[in-house]
Amino acid sequence: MFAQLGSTFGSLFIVWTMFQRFFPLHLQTYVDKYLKRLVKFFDPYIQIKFYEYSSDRFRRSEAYIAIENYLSSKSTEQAKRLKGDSVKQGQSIVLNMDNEEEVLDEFRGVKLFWSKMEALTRSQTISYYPTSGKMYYKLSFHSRYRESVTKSYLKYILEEGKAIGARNRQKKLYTNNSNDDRYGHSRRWSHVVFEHPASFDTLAMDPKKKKEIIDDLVTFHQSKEYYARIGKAWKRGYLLYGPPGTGKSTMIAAIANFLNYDIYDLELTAVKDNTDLRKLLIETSSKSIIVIEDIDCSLDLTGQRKTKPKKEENKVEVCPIKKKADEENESKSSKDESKNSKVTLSGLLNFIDGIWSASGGERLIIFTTNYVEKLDEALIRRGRMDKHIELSYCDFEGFKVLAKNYLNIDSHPSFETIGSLLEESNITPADVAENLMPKTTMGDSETCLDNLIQALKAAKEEAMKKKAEDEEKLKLKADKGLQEEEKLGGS
Ligand SMILES: Nc1ncnc2c1ncn2[C@@H]1O[C@H](COP(=O)(O)OP(=O)(O)OP(=O)(O)O)[C@@H](O)[C@H]1O
Repeated sequence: MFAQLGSTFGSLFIVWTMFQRFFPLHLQTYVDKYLKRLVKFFDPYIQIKFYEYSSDRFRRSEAYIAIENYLSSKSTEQAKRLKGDSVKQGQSIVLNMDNEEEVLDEFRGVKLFWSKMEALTRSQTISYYPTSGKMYYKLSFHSRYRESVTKSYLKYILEEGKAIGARNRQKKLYTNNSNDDRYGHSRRWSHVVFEHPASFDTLAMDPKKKKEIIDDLVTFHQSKEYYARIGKAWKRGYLLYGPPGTGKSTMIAAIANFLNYDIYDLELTAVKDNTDLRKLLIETSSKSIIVIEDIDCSLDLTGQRKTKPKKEENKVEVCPIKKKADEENESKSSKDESKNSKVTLSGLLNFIDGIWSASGGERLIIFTTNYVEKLDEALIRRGRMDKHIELSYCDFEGFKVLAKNYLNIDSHPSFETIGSLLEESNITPADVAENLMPKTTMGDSETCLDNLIQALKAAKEEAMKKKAEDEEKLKLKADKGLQEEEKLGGS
């Protein structure tokens, strides 16, 4: 009889949760209070809540995200009010139940009731029409299935939800902000969908070096158990160095596409202090690349925060990730200049080594610099930056990749001339790419290759002029030294 009564009250309560939104808030609170008491007394139903944010408020709960993914198809079939979101380059729309909707699931003959709810914050309870609070999914089921649900069903939906999430996954490019959102949730990262087309196929660099990097990435990606066995955090550090326009940012994009990882573009000059840095790191998800570009400009080795100097005016086309980040950061740095805050070298080293980088695992940390010689040994020693990759001026192999990318050609009579000119001049892949890009819709390969030959000749001339100037300077220095020696000898 008690079970029957409980079941009736339980059903009544479920019906109430569905319709309570049609009543004024003070009535909702009143009915809720007494109905809950009755239900508690007789109710054979068990409830489990899954909040969107864990108690630390730093991260969206993995369980919540998995449940959201899992319930998506059921919501599409059952819920009357849905929310839509596009995934995978905007090619498809995923639907999810709206707040206060309910869907039914069945697992091995057990009926499970899911509802999406919003817990009102204190300040919002005075309003009749609340706007937004703490979101959660609520699962209700009969107590006789407690074991089956807690032991098997929850495990099942977590796995299913994660698999669905992986299938729908869009890569994201995150940039750091300094403030929390208006509900006090930490929103230190904001993101856009990452759709850069770079790949290792389109990257101009020595094929042997390229293969070595790809092999390293594959090994890392497949080494979860290995890292667990040796007791190390599942992370790997890459240092990319070389002159501007040699493809450092492009390589990061190619790595993200290759591994299907998100990118966290960390602008150190917008980080308040070491604590802020740790918080930012905690919020990064696994399967991600944490990038600090131009590390030499971001951190002073005495530990003071630096304001990034404006980049030299450069004729190269800037990689889109970098351009966006640069634009955002320039405005951020100017806003932050007044703040009295700093990230220190030791804070950064802790960030790389510490337990913070272990939470979640599967992370690449990439630093880029144009001036590797300026960096502190401690920062780039193996173990921290496991792989040092030099990106350099364009050679013939690199040129062939770019000719294929931009002109779709594998050979041409001009290739020989270009090959020998490349050996005699220092020209970046960005400059080569710029010349190979047709300037008008009528532009043909012939014109582009001619443009490149002219640019290479100019670069060669400049290189020769510089060499002559350097030699002259050296000679002058040597003569001066000789004169001084003679003077000293005379006296
Ligand atoms: N190795 C390369 N392979 C293919 N394209 C390249 C390469 N290097 C440069 N490019 C082209 O030049 C543009 C600028 O390159 P990128 O921003 O990757 O250089 P960078 O080394 O990161 O420069 P900086 O040091 O100024 O940040 C890219 O958008 C790309 O079109």
